[in-house]
Amino acid sequence: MGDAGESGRRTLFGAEELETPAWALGLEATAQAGPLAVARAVPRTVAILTRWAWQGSRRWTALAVVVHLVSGVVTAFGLLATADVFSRLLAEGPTPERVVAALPALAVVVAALAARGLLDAAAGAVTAELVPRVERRVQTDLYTALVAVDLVAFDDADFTALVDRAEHSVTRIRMGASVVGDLVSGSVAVVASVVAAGIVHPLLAPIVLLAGLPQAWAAVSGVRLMFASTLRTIAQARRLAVVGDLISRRDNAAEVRAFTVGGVLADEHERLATELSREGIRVEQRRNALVTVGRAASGVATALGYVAVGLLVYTGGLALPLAGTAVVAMRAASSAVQTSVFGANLLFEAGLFVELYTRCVEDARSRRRAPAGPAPGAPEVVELDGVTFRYPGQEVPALADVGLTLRRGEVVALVGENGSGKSTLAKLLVGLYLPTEGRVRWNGRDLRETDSAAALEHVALVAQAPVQWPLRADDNVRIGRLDRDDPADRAYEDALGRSGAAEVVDDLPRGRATVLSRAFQGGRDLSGGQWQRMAVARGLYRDAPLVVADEPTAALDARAEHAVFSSLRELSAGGDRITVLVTHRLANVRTADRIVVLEGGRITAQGTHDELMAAGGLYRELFALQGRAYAA
Ligand SMILES: Nc1ncnc2c1ncn2[C@@H]1O[C@H](COP(=O)(O)OP(=O)(O)OP(=O)(O)O)[C@@H](O)[C@H]1O
Repeated sequence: MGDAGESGRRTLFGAEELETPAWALGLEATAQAGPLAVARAVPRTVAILTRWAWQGSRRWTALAVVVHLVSGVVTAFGLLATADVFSRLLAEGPTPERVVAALPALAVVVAALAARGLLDAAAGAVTAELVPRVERRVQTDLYTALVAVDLVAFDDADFTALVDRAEHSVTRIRMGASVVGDLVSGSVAVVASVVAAGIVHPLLAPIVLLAGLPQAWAAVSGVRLMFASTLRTIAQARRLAVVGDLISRRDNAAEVRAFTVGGVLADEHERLATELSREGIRVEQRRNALVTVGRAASGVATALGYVAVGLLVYTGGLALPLAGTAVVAMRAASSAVQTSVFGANLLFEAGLFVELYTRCVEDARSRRRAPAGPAPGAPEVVELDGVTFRYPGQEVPALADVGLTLRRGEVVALVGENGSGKSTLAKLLVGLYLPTEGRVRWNGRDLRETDSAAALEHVALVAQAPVQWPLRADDNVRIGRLDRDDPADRAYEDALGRSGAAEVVDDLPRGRATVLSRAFQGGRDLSGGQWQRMAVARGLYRDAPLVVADEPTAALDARAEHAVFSSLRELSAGGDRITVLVTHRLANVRTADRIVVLEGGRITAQGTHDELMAAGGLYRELFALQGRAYAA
């Protein structure tokens, strides 16, 4: 909880929680790079976007390159022909002859205009085909990298913030991709008009080019300001989204009302939004001022260009007919420079988001489990040896120096008070987390050296907060093992029956075909306990040799709880599984083969119920407390 704000009002998030992630600081340096770096950045972005487009569709990319280059060349031709028309019209001699002499050039101008129109239409069509392909590729790469990321990365706030920003970058990248073509044809036109001006008089070429520079500088500086501000406000923007979610999401709606904190949240939203909009306004004003200065400077430079033309004519350095050509070239150059500056500006901006996105994809790829050795067999013996585990950025380990051996056929219960490390231990046993120190071995093989996805094929996990899959009811169960061969739905029905989910599905309006989500038309939500029954059914349907159930009955009524524990016991009775139960319902662990007691991340006792009761300690204390509560 934060502190009292300036107004004396309580704020939910304090400044100390608004740390900028380390990767954002690195990107800030890129955004502040000098003009040379900027000049390099735009072609690099063009190259990256073109590569992505090429990977998306070679045919359309090749077509886009051709259309835009031809468009640039046609513009250049049109420009040179216009200049020619002027030279001939303003040349010496009788007017009718001058007009006739100008006709061929005029025909080229008309043809160039017509061709430009057609090419613009073609460019629009090609861009419409290409840009969504680039976007699709960018999204696919991001999500392909993300699904392979090691679970522990999601406990690292730096990483999740980067992912959040990368998801937002996709739109900016799409915008960048849509102007690459315009920049290419604009650049060809700039070159053409500079060359045309240079042919008229060598002095005019640099003048034409220099006139565009202030605008380019202003545009780029504006983007820098904007990007630096985006990076600076990442933490605030995330807070704003979090508060927005608290207000708008259905899951939170009841509690927000019950605790009557709607007003506090709305105030907090306003406070954060005001801070952000203040920053936004400041940046936009500065950007606007820069653009105005840039435009004014470009205007002055253009005026100087006209003065130079006048002086050249006055001093006899330029023939009068050529002065007309010079003016045409300068006007064309100015419009081409403007188009190019606009494109380059968007691409410079897109380039920063490309960098952010690329960083995220690279980071995600580096957070994959290193490809390890071959797939492990079904676990017969699971051993933890000196296992210590620290969550990212945490000093105190969640588990410290844990040693434990589980054997096939055993039912082992993990018990302990809240935060003692049970769920963390459950995730380490199955290889979802790798220990910071020590080893987890299956059949003597270190999980660090095995293929983690292959290991998880042998695991059925009923998580503490299971996913409420927004799928049909039957798919909610079958997603436990989609490729399972299940003739006549026998395994499916069995899992439903054992978990108590059969009656849940039977009561649904469209039975097993009902979609379990309010987000879809005709969808239905379930109660907490009903969801939990579905989660247990999913775990049972997975039919794996290592079953880990983390509080599988916390939300269940007494009858359902009894049914679930009986099923789990029945399943392990065959002797070919290892079953690990995490639970606070100590009455249900009495029959476990072994009970492991965790305190503050360490195993402090283990044994059968009778052994632990005889030994005294935390287990007996907790058991007695629960017993008294039931007896009362
Ligand atoms: N993602 C995380 N990042 C940092 N610390 C965490 C994270 N998840 C858990 N912890 C901390 O690790 C410790 C062990 O947590 P764990 O969830 O394993 O406890 P538990 O015994 O399962 O608790 P409970 O009975 O409440 O479910 C706790 O101190 C907890 O605060």
